[in-house]
Amino acid sequence: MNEPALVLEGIEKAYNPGRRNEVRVLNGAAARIEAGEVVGLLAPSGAGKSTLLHIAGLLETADAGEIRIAGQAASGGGDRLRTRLRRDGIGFIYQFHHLLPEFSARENVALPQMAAGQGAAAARARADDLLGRVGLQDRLDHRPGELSGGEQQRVAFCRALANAPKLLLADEPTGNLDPDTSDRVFAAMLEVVRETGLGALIATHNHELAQRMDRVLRLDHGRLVAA
Ligand SMILES: Nc1ncnc2c1ncn2[C@@H]1O[C@H](COP(=O)(O)OP(=O)(O)OP(=O)(O)O)[C@@H](O)[C@H]1O
Repeated sequence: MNEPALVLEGIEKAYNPGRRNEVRVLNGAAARIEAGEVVGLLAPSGAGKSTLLHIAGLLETADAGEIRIAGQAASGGGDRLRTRLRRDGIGFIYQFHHLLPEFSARENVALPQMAAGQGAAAARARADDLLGRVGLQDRLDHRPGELSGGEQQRVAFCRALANAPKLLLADEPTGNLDPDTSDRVFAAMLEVVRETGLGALIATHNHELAQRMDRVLRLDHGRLVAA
C-alpha cells in the first residue's frame, strides 16, 4: 500500500516566542493526506495557512511536532535530509509563479529535473509531456513574459510536478487570476493531479474551488479541523 503523501502530528509554531509580540500560529495542527487525495485548506487571512504550508514543505521549521513526507520522517533530520525530501518528494506552487524570466516554458520545467540529476534530453521530453497535458504544447519556447497569467501558472504547475513529487503543496495557486481563468487553470491542474495520483494540499480563499476537492480542512485556533 502507498504511504500517505503527508502526515503532520502535533505541529506547534509561534513567532517571537516569549516576547510581548508573540504570535502563536499553530497549536497542535495534525493532518494526514493519502496518496491520490486532493485536500483543500480554507483559512481567513492571517490564520496561518502560509506558515503551515511552509512547515509541511520543509521550508520553515516547526517548534514541535512530526512531519512525514511519503513515509519518510523529516522532523529531526538535518538540512541535507530536508533538502533531499523537498527536492525529490515535494512540489510547490505559489500565488505568483516565480518562473525564471530568461528561460522558456520548457526550460523552466526541465531545469529542476536536471538539478536533480536527470539528463537534458529526458528532462525536456518530460517537460514537453507535462506542458502538453495542460494545453501548452504550442507555447514550449515562450518565455514567461510572452505568456498570459493563466499560462504562466500552468507552467509553474508543470514545474512543481517535474520531479514526480509525492506531495503537491499550493498556496492560492490561481489567486491572482480572473475568476474565469482561475476556474479553467484550476480544472486543468486538478485533472493532472488526479491522473498522477499524488497527494495535494491546496490553500484557497475560494469556496467554489474548495468544493471540487476531496475534502477541506480549515485552521481553527492553530489546529486543522474538517470544514
Ligand atoms: N516572520 C514572522 N514574524 C512574526 N510574525 C509572523 C511571521 N510570519 C507570519 N507571522 C504572523 O503569523 C500569522 C500567520 O501568518 P501566515 O502568513 O501563515 O498567514 P496566512 O493564513 O497565510 O495569511 P494570508 O492568507 O493573509 O497570506 C500572522 O498573524 C502573521 O502576522
